[in-house]
Amino acid sequence: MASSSSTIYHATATAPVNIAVIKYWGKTSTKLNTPTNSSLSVTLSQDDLRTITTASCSAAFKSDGLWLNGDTHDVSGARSQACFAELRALRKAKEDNDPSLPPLSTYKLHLISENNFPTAAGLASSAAGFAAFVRAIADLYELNESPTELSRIARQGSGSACRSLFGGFVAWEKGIRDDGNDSVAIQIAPESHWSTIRAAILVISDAKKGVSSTSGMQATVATSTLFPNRASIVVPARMEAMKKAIIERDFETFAELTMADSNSFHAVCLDTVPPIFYMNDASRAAVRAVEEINRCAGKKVAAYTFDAGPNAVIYYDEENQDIVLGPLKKATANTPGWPDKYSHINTTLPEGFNEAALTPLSGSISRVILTGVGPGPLEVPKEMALIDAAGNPKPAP
Ligand SMILES: Nc1ncnc2c1ncn2[C@@H]1O[C@H](COP(=O)(O)OP(=O)(O)OP(=O)(O)O)[C@@H](O)[C@H]1O
Ligand SMILES: C[C@@](O)(CCOP(=O)(O)OP(=O)(O)O)CC(=O)O
Repeated sequence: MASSSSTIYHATATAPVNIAVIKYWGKTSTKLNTPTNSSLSVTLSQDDLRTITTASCSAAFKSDGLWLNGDTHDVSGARSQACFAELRALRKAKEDNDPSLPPLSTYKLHLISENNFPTAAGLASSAAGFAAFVRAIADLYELNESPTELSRIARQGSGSACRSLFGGFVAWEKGIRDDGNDSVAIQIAPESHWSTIRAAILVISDAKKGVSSTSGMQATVATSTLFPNRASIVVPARMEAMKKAIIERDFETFAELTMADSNSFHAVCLDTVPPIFYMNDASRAAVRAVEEINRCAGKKVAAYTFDAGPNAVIYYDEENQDIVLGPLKKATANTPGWPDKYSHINTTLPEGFNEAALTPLSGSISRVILTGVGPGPLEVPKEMALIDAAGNPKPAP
């Protein structure tokens, strides 16, 4: 393509949300955004939750900018700037090796992004958002770096974003180097390894959370006396056990570890001064419902986990769909989000099920999202770009 000063180069990528089963909570360096402990997550399907981002650049653009869900969004912060700088440096090295390449590293960037779910509401928007940010610019710059190498960059945007560079089951290894360069994500197993893993998300609130993850975890590291034991003893052992459970597709161990780690994370939040409460009464009602489902099944068929907000994510294996979703559907029957394909789910409670365990859940869920494990970022055809020919955001379809 012949280029002129008004040529707009662009690439578009989607990225998934991931929900950790071993939680990241605590930083060793706020500057490098390196964690106090390794973590492990399941990448969720982009059919239900995803970010789409078009990265564009042109000699005609005057400044870097991000449009998020139609509004301009500040990119002057250190996190976004670190991602821009790292990606430009990789592009510059490529251009230095091949002077015939257009000097995209010198052009300003316009990013246009849409999340198809609430932003900053404890649904991991920063994870999908920064993963799409990094993947789309890497595609625009035609970088050959591996997802693990790109995860090093996404980590600097938002820690959990490094895990959204992969599909399936993903570990973020905390690393030991002072420069943070080995604090990266690796794939433990692709989504095809255990494709029957499903997630029911009970949206309790999609309001912006009170204490951000960043400030919450800094307060925990500074004040919680339980925290050092979690970071240095409890989580390292759980990481190994969780990897084994995933490799062996051992749902019961996966569930035990997932619930224990969520509870440990919320315990160190409560142990923070002043205490941080992310779970609320409705969250605790979801815990009770899952405990009753498991008790009645005689084994662990469902596993709850909560991030820095009240929403419950309940993992289960498709083979136990009816025994897990039946009671949840009964408790949330009038809640949006139950598509027709789940109309066959029988809401008659099994013999011996304590119905009182479901009562507190009824009426406290605003939406149900039924999804499963899914792939990592995907490249999107040029014609689906979110920009018009002048480089401006297209109105949302
Ligand atoms: N599509 C996006 N592109 C770039 N940045 C995004 C995008 N979506 C979200 N972000 C960034 O992430 C921030 C929200 O992160 P925050 O950690 O507060 O919430 P969350 O990720 O939804 O919740 P949690 O991390 O607790 O699950 C936004 O203010 C924005 O800076
Ligand atoms: C509770 C968590 O969801 C915390 C996520 O924290 P962020 O990745 O949002 O934090 P920053 O690195 O400060 O942007 C647990 C997890 O995803 O592992």
